Amino acid sequence: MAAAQKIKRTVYVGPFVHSQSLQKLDICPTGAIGVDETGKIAFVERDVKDIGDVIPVTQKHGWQNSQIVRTKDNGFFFPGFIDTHIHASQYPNTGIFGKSTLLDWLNTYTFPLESSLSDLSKARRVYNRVVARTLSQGTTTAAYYATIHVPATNLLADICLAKGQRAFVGRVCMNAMSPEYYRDESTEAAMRSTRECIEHVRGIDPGFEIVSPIITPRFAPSCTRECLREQGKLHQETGIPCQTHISENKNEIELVKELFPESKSYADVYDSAGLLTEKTILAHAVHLTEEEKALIKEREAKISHCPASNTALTSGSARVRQLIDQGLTVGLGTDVSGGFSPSILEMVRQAVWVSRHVAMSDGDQAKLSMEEALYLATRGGAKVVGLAQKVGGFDVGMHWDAQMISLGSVAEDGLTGDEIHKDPVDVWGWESWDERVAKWVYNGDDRNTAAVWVKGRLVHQRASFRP
Ligand SMILES: O=c1[nH]c(=O)c2nc[nH]c2[nH]1
Ligand SMILES: [Zn+2]
Repeated sequence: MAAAQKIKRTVYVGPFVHSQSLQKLDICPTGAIGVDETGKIAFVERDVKDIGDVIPVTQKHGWQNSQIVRTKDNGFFFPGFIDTHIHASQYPNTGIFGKSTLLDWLNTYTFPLESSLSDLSKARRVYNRVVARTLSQGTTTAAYYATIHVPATNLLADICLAKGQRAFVGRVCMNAMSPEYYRDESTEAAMRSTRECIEHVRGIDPGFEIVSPIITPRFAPSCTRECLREQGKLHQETGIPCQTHISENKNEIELVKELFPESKSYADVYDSAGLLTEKTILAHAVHLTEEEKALIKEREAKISHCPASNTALTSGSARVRQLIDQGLTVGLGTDVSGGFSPSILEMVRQAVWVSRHVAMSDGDQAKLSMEEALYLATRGGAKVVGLAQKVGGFDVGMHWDAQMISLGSVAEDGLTGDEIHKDPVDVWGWESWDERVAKWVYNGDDRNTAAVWVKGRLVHQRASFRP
């Protein structure tokens, strides 16, 4: 299990890039980051120009016997990505949505698949794959929805812990407006199952250090008032975080109005159930009213922006720049399988694209910059999942949740080492550091993710890479 693994004191030598603020990337071309046996960053040095500078750094910190890991191929260290909204159970449907929109998509594609994960051997195959795949894309933290099934949800938590991915694992609560074959029988049954999953995680990771439970009412239409209230009570009593969907699609919003006529708004449905707090992650938030935004801000609830999903299901274009400017806390979510990709790097691009489409109608102030989208993917996401003090950047005291990005890799070019060294600067290496990061953001994929660490533990490496 992850917690039992021994971590060697390590100095990560090479360029590093992380967000200093929403607008500003800190790019250090000559870095050395010391990570101690607990997986925490002990020091950050910024002037290690070549290998000869490493020994004085290790001596300065009394770290002579530490392991050294260096970047290659014009690469750099970057914080691990944080996926603030992903349905692990929907992974086999990634890319399948046709021309559907939310409510028919749920019935046509999603509920049948989720229901099939009552088969634990299928759940094992799916969950092993989704955790391995997201790690390979640099996702070090994920807020997962599983299904209504207790054994399969517990298995997802086990797999995250065994593979070392930081995760919030939610058993989906749904006792209304869902098919007979896939729903909780009653509020009591839903709460019992939710508690069982919480206790399971407490058993495998008592401090919720790597894996945490998360209370997961699917969305307002799939829960009765009573069920929402009971989950709100549990959320408030235990302090366990909560995740749900909000204001994704106009028909969904109309449905919420019909189902909860006494509520002032969609956000108010959650608020009056005690589900809108600083530990709540609200996915989508595409069509929020000004009143709802003010309420969410007042409650300090967080927003997961899911640009690929919102485009795929033609839900709408979230005004993400406006949400940020109005003081809301935003991270990025793949929302697999409404979203067609499990990659947060892809969501960085998609967030930028959606904001540019908004800008084409609303004006240039709607644009999100690449630097801002990278912030949402890391420090923003960390705030959304309540881990801003631990992950999302390379500050002393933070955990080493990181990825090594490798560019211009020989294997991927299909060239031999000799061939590439004859012409080493043709494609990579001539550009400024800002440009290099942009080339990665707009052209990169998992082939550039050479290695990934969570809390100092190596949790993924490309076959061709040995640290
Ligand atoms: O994008 C979404 N995916 C889902 O599975 C879901 N359920 C309710 N609302 C949802 N939205
Ligand atoms: Zn979702």
